[in-house]
Amino acid sequence: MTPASDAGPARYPDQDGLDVPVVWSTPMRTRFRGLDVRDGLLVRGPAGWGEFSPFWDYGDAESHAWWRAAREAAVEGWPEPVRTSVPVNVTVPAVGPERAAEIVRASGGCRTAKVKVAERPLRPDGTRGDPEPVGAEIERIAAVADALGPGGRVRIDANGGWDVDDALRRLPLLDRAAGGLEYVEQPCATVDGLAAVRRGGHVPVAADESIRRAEDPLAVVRAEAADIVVLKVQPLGGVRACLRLAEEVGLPVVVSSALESSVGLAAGVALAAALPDLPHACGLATAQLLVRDVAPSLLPVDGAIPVPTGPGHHVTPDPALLDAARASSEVQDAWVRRLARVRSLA
Ligand SMILES: O=C(O)CCC(=O)c1ccccc1C(=O)O
Ligand SMILES: [Mg+2]
Repeated sequence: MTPASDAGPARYPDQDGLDVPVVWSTPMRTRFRGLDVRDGLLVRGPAGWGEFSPFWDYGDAESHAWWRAAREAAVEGWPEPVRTSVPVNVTVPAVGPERAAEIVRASGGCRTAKVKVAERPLRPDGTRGDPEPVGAEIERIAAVADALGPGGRVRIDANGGWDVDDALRRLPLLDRAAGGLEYVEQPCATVDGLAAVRRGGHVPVAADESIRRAEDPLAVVRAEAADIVVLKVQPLGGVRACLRLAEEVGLPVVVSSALESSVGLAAGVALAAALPDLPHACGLATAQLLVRDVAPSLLPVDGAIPVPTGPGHHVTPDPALLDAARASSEVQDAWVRRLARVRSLA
């Protein structure tokens, strides 16, 4: 397959006006969401570069929204930003306290940290181990709060890993360790669980999976189950789809990444930059979790990611970096086949 970066005269030859795709792959600096490697596919169109990178545990039907986001980026482009930078949180995986503090200190000045909790280690046989003891979570959160210093904000993300009783038992302890939590993201898996934690937990609740993996994202609103919604551009089908959803939901929005390369992160930055109100830091500082990137990484400066100033506010791959991050031919083929399957869905 000819990579788009040296494709020569054959520009945008396919049915959507897109160039041949390029596939990237990189090790993760720290294991995250059970992942040691992250990979994805980039396409170039008349509006710029777009990214298609659904996690491998997403089926073809669920991945179609991710494709719509890539096509929007490459073919239509994004709405004009209303701000020039986006405040972001540093993302702290389920690591020990010393490593957690190090990650905060190396964050590029972030004043907000998001700490992963309720992590169940993935066993070699694919099953999940027991959740981390609360003591380990307290130590990690306290180390993060200490590294941020006065005025820092700490939020936590349980990825639906607790039941309501776990959440109500652990939250007061974690709230105290943080010196006051900004919010807890997806404490339980279900909308009813979120609503119960919101009523009983004394900590604001943010909905993530209950929005991006739900048949009906507005169920959270009807159940008064969240104070904040987390929106991710790829799983929700693009920047415009997210802007419409934000309007319907009517709650404060936190834009967060799906661990994209900086080409994909630019779509999240475009959404965060176009939202009329942005009262909380966004979860877009995840380029620092990747060993390699396809362009100079979109990283925070003084705690905020500057909106890219190039054409369409896109990030364009750097040929040398792209070359160093290029996936093996097996992985390239797997992505090209996957994209063909997903595009064939209505
Ligand atoms: O929000 C952040 O700080 C980073 C992004 C993040 O946590 C994430 C990244 C990939 C998949 C799921 C999640 C999540 O929010 O649960
Ligand atoms: Mg989350």
